Amino acid sequence: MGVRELGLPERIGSEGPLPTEVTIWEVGPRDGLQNEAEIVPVEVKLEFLDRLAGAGLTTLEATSFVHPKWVPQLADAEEVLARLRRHDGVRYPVLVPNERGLGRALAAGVTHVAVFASATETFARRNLNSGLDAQFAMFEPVIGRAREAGLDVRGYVSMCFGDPWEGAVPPEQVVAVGKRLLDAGCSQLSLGDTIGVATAASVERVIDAFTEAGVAVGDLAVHFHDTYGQALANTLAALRRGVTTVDSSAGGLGGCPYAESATGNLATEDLVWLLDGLGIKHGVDLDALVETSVWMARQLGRPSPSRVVRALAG
Ligand SMILES: CC(=O)SCCNC(=O)CCNC(=O)[C@H](O)C(C)(C)COP(=O)(O)OP(=O)(O)OC[C@H]1O[C@@H](n2cnc3c(N)ncnc32)[C@H](O)[C@@H]1OP(=O)(O)O
Repeated sequence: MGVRELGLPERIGSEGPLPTEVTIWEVGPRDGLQNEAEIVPVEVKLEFLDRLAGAGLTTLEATSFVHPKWVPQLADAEEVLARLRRHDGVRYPVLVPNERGLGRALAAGVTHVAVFASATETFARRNLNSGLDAQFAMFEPVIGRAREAGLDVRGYVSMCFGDPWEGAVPPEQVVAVGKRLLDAGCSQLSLGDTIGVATAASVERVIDAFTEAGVAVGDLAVHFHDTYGQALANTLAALRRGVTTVDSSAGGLGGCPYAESATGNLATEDLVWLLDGLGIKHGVDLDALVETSVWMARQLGRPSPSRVVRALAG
């Protein structure tokens, strides 16, 4: 797929004010690891989570309560949560696709969950064994029951900026999926560029489509993959549109097992470098984080793809 096939912008690069503070939603322990072929021992996952909290990250997406056959790497979700050393002031959201997953998460004592919807038909089938419309029959009862149990629920929307099977994804289709999640009770939407094809222009276009449809920009987060080297440019575009929650993965780990060409997430270190340069508060100790990613890279047996990790620890 060429970038021009994803659509050309009506306008480019409008300047907005930057936020003073950003929440980094660290997805390394979940999104970062879910695609690893070799099973990472529970002890390593626990130390990873502990080190990330020690580095100042306050939102750590810990694992997923999905079907273990679909994501074998996260089949140890119960054990990870049972043995997790919880740090004060840190939240540990988990992914739940369905009622079975929510039941498991509730039994494990979670306080924050996330459902993950697809903006396209094909990915809903491949990732959820469902469909664009049918997926809501799975999510809506989950969101309702989670809210009744007092949990906070985030809604991911995957393939917001392009899909490997369907190509361009109309922004209104993305907005329709996102609004249904908000209407069902999600407190925040994370707009996923699952295969990393977004550009600053398409980020603006999708965020604008949400705000034009009456969604507050404060309810939006962004989730970029760095496949085409655009994740930081896309983040800056989102910040200028008023987004203040950014997903990233320590050391740039990551990828989705059900999305062809989904490579590493935006690296948290690269994000922190950008935010520091812009004078935006985030609360993360970069040295401690780089040390953590170098340690994790050793556990996985290959170097971190993060430019900042390589520059500082190289
Ligand atoms: C962009 C991203 O990164 S998203 C994250 C990465 N992708 C994922 O994690 C994929 C997650 N997808 C899935 O886990 C699956 O597609 C599901 C669970 C949503 C749907 O799978 P299906 O096979 O259609 O589930 P279905 O409801 O038919 O149940 C089949 C069996 O799985 C079991 N099951 C279903 N959900 C779960 C769950 N969350 N945990 C454990 N077991 C489960 C059922 O109990 C049933 O068991 P049985 O055969 O013994 O009765």
